[in-house]
Amino acid sequence: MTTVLRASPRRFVSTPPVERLARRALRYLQSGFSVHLRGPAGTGKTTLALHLADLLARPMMLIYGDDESRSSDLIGAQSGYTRKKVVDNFIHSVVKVEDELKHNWVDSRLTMACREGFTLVYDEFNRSRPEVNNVLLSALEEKLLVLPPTSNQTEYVRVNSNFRAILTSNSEEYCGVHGTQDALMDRLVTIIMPEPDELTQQEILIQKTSLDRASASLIVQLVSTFRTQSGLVKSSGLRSSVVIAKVCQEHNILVSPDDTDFREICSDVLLSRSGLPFHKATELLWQLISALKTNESAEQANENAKSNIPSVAIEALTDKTEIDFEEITESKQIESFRQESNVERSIELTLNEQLSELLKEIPTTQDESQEGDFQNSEEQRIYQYLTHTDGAGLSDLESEFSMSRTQVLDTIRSMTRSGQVTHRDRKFFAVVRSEVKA
Ligand SMILES: Nc1ncnc2c1ncn2[C@@H]1O[C@H](COP(=O)(O)OP(=O)(O)OP(=O)(O)O)[C@@H](O)[C@H]1O
Repeated sequence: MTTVLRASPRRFVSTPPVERLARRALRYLQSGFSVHLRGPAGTGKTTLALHLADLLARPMMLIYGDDESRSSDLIGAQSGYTRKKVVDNFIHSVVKVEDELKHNWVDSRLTMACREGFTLVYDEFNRSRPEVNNVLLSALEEKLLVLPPTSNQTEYVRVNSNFRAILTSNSEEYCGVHGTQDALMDRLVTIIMPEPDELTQQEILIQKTSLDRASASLIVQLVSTFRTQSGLVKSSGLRSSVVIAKVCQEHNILVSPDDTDFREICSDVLLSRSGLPFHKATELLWQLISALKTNESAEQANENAKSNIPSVAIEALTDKTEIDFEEITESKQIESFRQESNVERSIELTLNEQLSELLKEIPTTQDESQEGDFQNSEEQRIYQYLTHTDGAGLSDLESEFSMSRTQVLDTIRSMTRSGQVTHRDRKFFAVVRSEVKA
């Protein structure tokens, strides 16, 4: 029996970059084209494909590519027989027997999706051999699905106009992946899925595990730095981050470089995924964790600290991309100079970096205030709040309006551009019309 699914990905995280990607893909789907999401492992292709299927609001058929798949797994096959026997004994001296044996044809998912106008999500389609996917060619272009000739069914299925295919794949250098025929690529709109940005990864961690933002940020930073430095570019760090976050959250393990359990989890999850020899990967991870422990904001690296720490160690703290494996002995000394964990400060640094990025984008002199021209109710509420306070930071706005960091950043960015808000010393202030004029 072929099962029809209703796509409803749980807790889909939609930050502005994800939203943009989804909008792009949806545009093609709405115009009748099929879409192919391609990218490294763990970048969220399957999740986005299911989200798009959800947005199309049609029943969904899900297929996974497999080297062992055959065309019949896509279109269907003969399955069993129906036997019909008619015994006619109307005249008691005459017995007429008619015996008929018929093959049964069972539609598979592609055929059903084409017939009924469902959405087909074909995950990792290039793990199936290319010739298996040939049946898609006419379905996508001529809108005709060709079935093998049998006595009891039509050989052509006209593709329903609501039919859409969303395919996902890893690049061809991945193990177990086949090349894709040009003809199929030509019929699809291929969107390259990048590694999700750090903010998106943080949001995903928070929503999937209910971890606090500081811990999520620390995990994402650690995994991302480890991947970059160990030359692991083939896959995204998102899955590793999710595993670390989930285990820590479910087992009440403190997300801190000082916590032995946390360090062990990071080793288990990250070391086997690194492209480096095991001992080098271990050294690198150890150094990164040590650097996390002692990571202070650049401004805060005061002279006092500098005089106590060997210069090579300071480099490790401030330029994490250049850590040399041989410098591990010096890095060890860092620990003895720092008694308390500075994780909080390193997290603050990350948030400050985001803020600095935002502030860089925003000119300090604003155009005339557009007070009243609010894009949405959030802007209006934030504006009113700022007019009654002595400025507010991002965290204040986050907690006051129960908004995510991304939402606050977006709203403030938009308000600053339209001159409703200005900033000073990392705080935001409402611009009153008269103030601007003056
Ligand atoms: N927008 C998102 N919202 C919520 N979770 C997400 C999102 N994007 C990715 N994830 C999570 O990240 C992990 C990896 O995502 P997913 O399986 O979709 O990646 P993929 O690119 O299809 O990977 P692969 O190529 O290995 O199949 C999953 O745990 C998924 O739930």
